[in-house]
Amino acid sequence: MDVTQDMNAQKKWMQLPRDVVVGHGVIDDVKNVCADLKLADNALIVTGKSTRKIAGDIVHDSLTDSGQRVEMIVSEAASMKEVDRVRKQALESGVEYLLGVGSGKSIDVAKLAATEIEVPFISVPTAASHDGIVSSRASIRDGNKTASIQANAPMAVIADTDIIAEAPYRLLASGCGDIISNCTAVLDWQLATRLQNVPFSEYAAALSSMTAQILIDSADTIKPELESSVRMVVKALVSSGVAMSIAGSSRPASGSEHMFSHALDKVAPVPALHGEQCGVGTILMMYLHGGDWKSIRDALQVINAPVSAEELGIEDKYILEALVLSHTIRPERYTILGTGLTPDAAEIVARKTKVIS
Ligand SMILES: NC(=O)C1=CN([C@@H]2O[C@H](COP(=O)(O)OP(=O)(O)OC[C@H]3O[C@@H](n4cnc5c(N)ncnc54)[C@H](OP(=O)(O)O)[C@@H]3O)[C@@H](O)[C@H]2O)C=CC1
Ligand SMILES: O=C(CO)COP(=O)(O)O
Ligand SMILES: [Zn+2]
Repeated sequence: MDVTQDMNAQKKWMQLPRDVVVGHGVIDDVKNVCADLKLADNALIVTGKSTRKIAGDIVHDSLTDSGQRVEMIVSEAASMKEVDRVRKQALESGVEYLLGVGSGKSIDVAKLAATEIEVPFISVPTAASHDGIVSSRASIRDGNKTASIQANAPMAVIADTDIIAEAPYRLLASGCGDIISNCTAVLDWQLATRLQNVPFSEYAAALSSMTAQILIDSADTIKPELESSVRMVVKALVSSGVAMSIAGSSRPASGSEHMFSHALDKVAPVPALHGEQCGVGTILMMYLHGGDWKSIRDALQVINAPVSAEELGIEDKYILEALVLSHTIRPERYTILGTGLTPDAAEIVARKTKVIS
């Protein structure tokens, strides 16, 4: 390897949000963040059916009052069709930037559309349900497959703790499950590095594990309708997102437990929330790693997040089907699942961890 090749091999490009604004009433700061980022006119807001009334209209009116031209699109699904619809409207209107105002679906649609037309994107979550609110990935359904697609990270994240505290508590508990899942994601990453020499970042892994541990240690402070709980979860989601940006992949926050959740999305007639499934997946995968799965279960229980099939609202047979399918979800990502669980092994894991009874 010559010197130029060596320097290129070492090149690293991390994309992080420039402004992260978290606190009570910060939705009123959207216009100030736009001013800071020199985004002066012509915005397109992507929002959801319920979240439009909760935050979409507020952002629309605030930007309009500050003299901007603003359009709004209500999107009901995180699908390629919706991304195309948003992209088309954005191009026709010549928008300067996009905002995703709402839950994971609206944020992902706006994030990918903005990436495709190369305009800035601002994330305004109304719930702290997973780390997609800050990450450079978008989960988008195309036909009957959902792909996790690399996208540009948001230029800014504006998380109003007042609005998020009013969201159904289930969404916040789901965000906690997504953070706690970093525990097994990092173990899987370390394993893959030992067995397959995959690129590993000590900094990303340390940040990701530490974030999960802080949340586990503070599980008893996570309560409904408390802005202090929301602040803690949002900060942890931001840290997880930053860990993924440092790694340049979702490895620090997505391992075998996420593969289990993605498998459940495929097989369960009515899947639970992403973070809820990842939390239960973390119990199962920590058992497979030979780690302290009981403390993961305890923390989730204290938070009031689901720890069993019954609490997920998913029949036992789909849990077992998903467990057997999990290793096929992302074959290039080596995890503790290796070449997969046999049906009888899956049943033993699920019973021993009390995920099924
Ligand atoms: N990009 C990434 O890295 C990641 C992306 N994802 C993706 O994100 C999506 C899941 O996101 P998630 O947020 O869990 O769930 P959803 O996007 O499905 O939202 C759940 C529901 O909560 C509603 N809601 C949100 N905020 C509030 C509020 N403040 N008050 C009342 N209702 C509210 C939403 O309303 P409304 O109908 O208005 O939206 C929606 O009906 C999936 O598509 C998943 O694949 C998951 C993990 C990571
Ligand atoms: O959900 C994520 C991290 O929490 C993103 O991971 P995926 O790459 O599995 O979509
Ligand atoms: Zn996740």
